[in-house]
Amino acid sequence: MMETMLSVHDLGKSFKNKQIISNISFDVKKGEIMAILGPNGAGKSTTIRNIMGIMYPDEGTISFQGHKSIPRHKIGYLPEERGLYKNVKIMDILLYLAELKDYPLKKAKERALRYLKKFNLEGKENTSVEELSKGMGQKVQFIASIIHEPELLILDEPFSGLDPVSQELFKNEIRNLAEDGTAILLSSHQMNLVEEMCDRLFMIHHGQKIIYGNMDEVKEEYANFKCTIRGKNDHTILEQLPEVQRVEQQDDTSILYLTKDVHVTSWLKQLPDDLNILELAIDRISLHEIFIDIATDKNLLQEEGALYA
Ligand SMILES: Nc1ncnc2c1ncn2[C@@H]1O[C@H](COP(=O)(O)OP(=O)(O)OP(=O)(O)O)[C@@H](O)[C@H]1O
Repeated sequence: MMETMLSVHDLGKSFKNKQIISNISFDVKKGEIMAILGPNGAGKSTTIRNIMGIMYPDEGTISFQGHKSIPRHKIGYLPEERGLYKNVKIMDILLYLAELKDYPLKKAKERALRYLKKFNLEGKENTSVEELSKGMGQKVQFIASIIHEPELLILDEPFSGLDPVSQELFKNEIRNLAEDGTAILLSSHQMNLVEEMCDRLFMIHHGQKIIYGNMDEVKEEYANFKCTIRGKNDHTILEQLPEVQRVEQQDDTSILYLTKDVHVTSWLKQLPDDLNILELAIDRISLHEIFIDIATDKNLLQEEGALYA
């Protein structure tokens, strides 16, 4: 069992008598990347701000390595609202932030140079923050959040505003940090990245827990198979095939959403000989599709018996 770094238990918070989040409980373990997901306004940043002590919870407890007090120097935080002191040189700000966390300056300087190089900002240490583009500024702020080698790293939408190349850089760096033992809590709207890099996820909707589990469990539970067929076929015939929950058709492409317990090979074998198949693909529904289904309250993927956690 990996050590639990952060434990959130039954967290609840209201603003002006309006309940924003309730009964939020999850852990983040050493060396794992835990995603906190949910539609705009679901309560992700509120949860994170309570963990960071920027606001205080009305209910529940937050503990770090079993202790109620959160040691600031062991935590790194990339807030959703970006912004560094404008008129300051990059290296100065990184060293200043390291000093605030009692981190040795010599090591901080080495780390800063190494990370600036990694993020294609080599030679920019004397550039002032206001001269940077948005994405460059974000890279610097990311470096600021990890300069002191935190044991727990909280990243609120680290990928927003980054180009695809920089997204990959961030993704790989975040994975490296986890492999080196950092516990990471990450909020993001980029479902493909979350799917690729996160070990577990927690999804909030209307301030409540909807899903909590590891990526494989979540896929097993929610990501049914779908069969995409290209070819001219009659909607009603497809709909009557066994194990088909619903069919979406557009032009000559039909997507057959299959029931949760379908046995794929047997199902393929029983397809009628006269189906018109130019192409056929079997996939699992992506996290992106699961997210949209939940966020739009359609619950199309939810079958009888398949309970949301
Ligand atoms: N200081 C505040 N006062 C009143 N309401 C607030 C405050 N901060 C957040 N809220 C409300 O709490 C809810 C959750 O907001 P929060 O920022 O946590 O959502 P989020 O999941 O991070 O959304 P996004 O994906 O848009 O960043 C929203 O309805 C928001 O209007």
